[in-house]
Amino acid sequence: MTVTPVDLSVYLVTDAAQCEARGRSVAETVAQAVKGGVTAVQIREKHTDGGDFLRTVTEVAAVLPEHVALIVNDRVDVFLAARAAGIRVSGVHVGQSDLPPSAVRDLIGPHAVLGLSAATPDELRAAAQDPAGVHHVGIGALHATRTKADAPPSLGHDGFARLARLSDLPAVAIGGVNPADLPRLREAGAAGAAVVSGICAAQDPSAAARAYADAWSRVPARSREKDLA
Ligand SMILES: Cc1ncc(COP(=O)(O)OP(=O)(O)O)c(N)n1
Ligand SMILES: Cc1ncsc1CCOP(=O)(O)O
Ligand SMILES: [Mg+2]
Repeated sequence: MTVTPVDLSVYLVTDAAQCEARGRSVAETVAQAVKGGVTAVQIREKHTDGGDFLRTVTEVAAVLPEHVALIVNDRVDVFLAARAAGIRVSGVHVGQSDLPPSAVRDLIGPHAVLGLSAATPDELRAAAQDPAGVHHVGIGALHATRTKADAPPSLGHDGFARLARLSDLPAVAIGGVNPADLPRLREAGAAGAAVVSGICAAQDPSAAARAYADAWSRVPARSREKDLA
C-alpha cells in the first residue's frame, strides 16, 4: 500500500438531506465548508441510485482543491466509475457490513485510500492486521447521533482513546462530534474528526468548518507514540 498522505483532521461526511434542508446542494455545501478549513470529504449517499451518486461525486470533485481528499462511502462501483471517467477521487470508506477490505483493495488498487469503520477491540485489531492495507479507521460513535439510525453505541472520549490505542492506524472519531471535542481527541492521538450534521446542517458551513479547524489547531500536534503511550 503506497497511499499519498491525507489530512483527515477536519473530515466532512456529507448528507444530502441535511444540505437540502438548508437549501444547498452537497457540492455547494462542500465548497463553503472547504473555505472554512475542511481537509477531507466523504460523499455518503444512503438513499441515492448509482447515477445520482456519481453525479454528486463529479460535482464535488469540480469544486474541491487538489489538497482535499475525496472519499466515496460504501460504493466501490461509484469510485471506480468516477476514476475511469477521469474524476479525481482518492478512495473508499467501508464499514463492517460492506465489502471486506481485502476485496475493496483488490478493486481500487494499492494507491487509493481505504478507510474502515471499527467500533470494538476485535474490529480494531483485525483492521490493523489486515494484509489488504487499511489506511485509516473511523471509530464511533463518539457521542449519540441522529444522523445514522444504526450507529454503534456511544463510546465517549475514554472509549475512543482506549480503542484508538489498540492500533497504529490513523483513527478519526465519528458520531456527534462538536468542535469542543477536538482538543481532547487530538490529545488522545486522533488523526481527525469526521463530521456530518455539525457542518451539513449548519446555517453557515464555512463558519462551522472553521470552528472545527480552529479547535483542532488549538492543540499542538504531538507524536502519536507519545500520545498513545
Ligand atoms: C470516517 C467514517 N467512519 C465511519 C463511518 C461509518 O461507516 P459504516 O459503518 O459503513 O456506516 P455508513 O456510513 O455506511 O452508514 C463512515 N462513513 N466514515
Ligand atoms: C456515519 C456515521 N457512523 C457512525 S456515527 C455516523 C454519523 C455521524 O453523523 P453526525 O456527525 O451528524 O453525528
Ligand atoms: Mg458503510
